[in-house]
Amino acid sequence: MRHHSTSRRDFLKSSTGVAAAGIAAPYLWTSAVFAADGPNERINVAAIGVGGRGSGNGRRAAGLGNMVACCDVDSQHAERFAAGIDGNCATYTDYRKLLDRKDIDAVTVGTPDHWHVKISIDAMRAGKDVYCEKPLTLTIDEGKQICRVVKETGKVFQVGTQQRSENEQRFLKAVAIARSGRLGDKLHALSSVGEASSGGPFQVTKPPANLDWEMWQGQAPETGYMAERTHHNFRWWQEYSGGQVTDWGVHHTDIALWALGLDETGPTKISGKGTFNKQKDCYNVAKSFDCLMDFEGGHQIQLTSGGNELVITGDKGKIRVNRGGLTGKPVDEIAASKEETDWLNGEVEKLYRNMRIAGHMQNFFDCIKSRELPISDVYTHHRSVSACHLANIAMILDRELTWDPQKEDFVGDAEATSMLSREQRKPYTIDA
Ligand SMILES: NC(=O)C1=CN([C@@H]2O[C@H](COP(=O)(O)OP(=O)(O)OC[C@H]3O[C@@H](n4cnc5c(N)ncnc54)[C@H](OP(=O)(O)O)[C@@H]3O)[C@@H](O)[C@H]2O)C=CC1
Ligand SMILES: O=C1CO[C@H](CO)[C@@H](O)[C@@H]1O
Repeated sequence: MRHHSTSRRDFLKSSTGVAAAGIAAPYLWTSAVFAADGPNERINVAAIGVGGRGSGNGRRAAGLGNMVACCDVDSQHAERFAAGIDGNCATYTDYRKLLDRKDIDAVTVGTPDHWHVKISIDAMRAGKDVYCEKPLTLTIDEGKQICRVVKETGKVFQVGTQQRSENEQRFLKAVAIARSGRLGDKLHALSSVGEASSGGPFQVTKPPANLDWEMWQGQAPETGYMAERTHHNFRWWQEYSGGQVTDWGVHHTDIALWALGLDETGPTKISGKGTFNKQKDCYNVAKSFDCLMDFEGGHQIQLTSGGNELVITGDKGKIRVNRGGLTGKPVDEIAASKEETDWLNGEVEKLYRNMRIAGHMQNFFDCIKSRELPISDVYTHHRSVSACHLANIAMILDRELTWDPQKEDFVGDAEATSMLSREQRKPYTIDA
């Protein structure tokens, strides 16, 4: 059952009707979006946060649209990205100035995690469709907020959980096999990812002249500059990230929830153990961890550090999947039969809702035109990243937690409930 997705698609269809009747539907699309793909009619896109992943996303988007602007709080990153783009790509260090431009139809967001939701909400409210990197949120409350704004604005929103589209459809095939019942009814998904880095204590130094450190920190608690907080390393600090539990964890947990048919709900019990360095000025996310989540219907998802794969086991079979392979007896049996192979390919097409499977960024651009829900939509991603946040909260509190997935709140645990949100530094608070 995909209640959110269906109602969202219906909403978009009815919005199309509104536009056809000539009634104003602010922010739904621009004229460029409906145009053919000729060089002068491609939509205008911009990239916000152009470090490692953000530059890759920006280059992919530049192959499908006109990359007219980029923004990074590190001016050298923005200049380096712009220099690699054919044509005029303006550079900004404050994303709000970029969003003021009316000629930009869509943006990619590749900043550290603590900036994802604020920039994405501001972008949608400025009329842009958004492709934002995973893990989409820093807290479960941020997830509720961004879901509201996607609904309110009708913007197309793709989350960068690209395992849903790429890696030769291995994850799609794994999901289709598990959802078919072939592995059994009560499934256990073991989601393994690497350990987090450890390090510190680090020294406070003067920020480099090319970096706007105040803006970099955004909603996070104000602190002196440490090089080890920036350039990829933000993911080892709880102030900016959930560590490996959300960084890599959300990729496999997203696939696990989809495979087990739980992508519109959440666990009911969560427990786990993690190792944390509590010394000041050190990387402080869980280094190693092992968490168990119980779901209605007897399904379980275990999120653990060590290795990198998703193993789905039921009483009738077991499969393993990661970016490099999909293995297991059920996979071999399907490969040995043309009929079964055709069946699986058909299931994959249905799972991808009969959209063309041609890359995750391509899916975003296709949905900008069709106004369909992209394959990694905000609603299912909110559930995936919430499961990872819940695992972190159970480990930090070091006790088993009971969760009501409908109300999206803990049962009888005010301390855990207080961790659904964080205090946000002004003026970077999120209002939605
Ligand atoms: N889907 C996937 O396969 C992958 C996804 N990711 C995701 O991409 C995101 C970025 O990760 P990664 O590329 O490794 O990180 P990087 O640190 O390499 O890149 C982030 C960039 O954003 C800049 N930045 C920080 N705050 C702002 C702001 N307010 N406005 C504009 N720019 C800002 C950073 O500056 P500075 O360099 O000074 O920190 C940096 O240039 C993360 O959310 C991560 O989870 C990452 C890798 C792969
Ligand atoms: O897929 C991924 C590859 O590794 C990165 C970390 O280095 C992750 O952030 C990312 O999501």
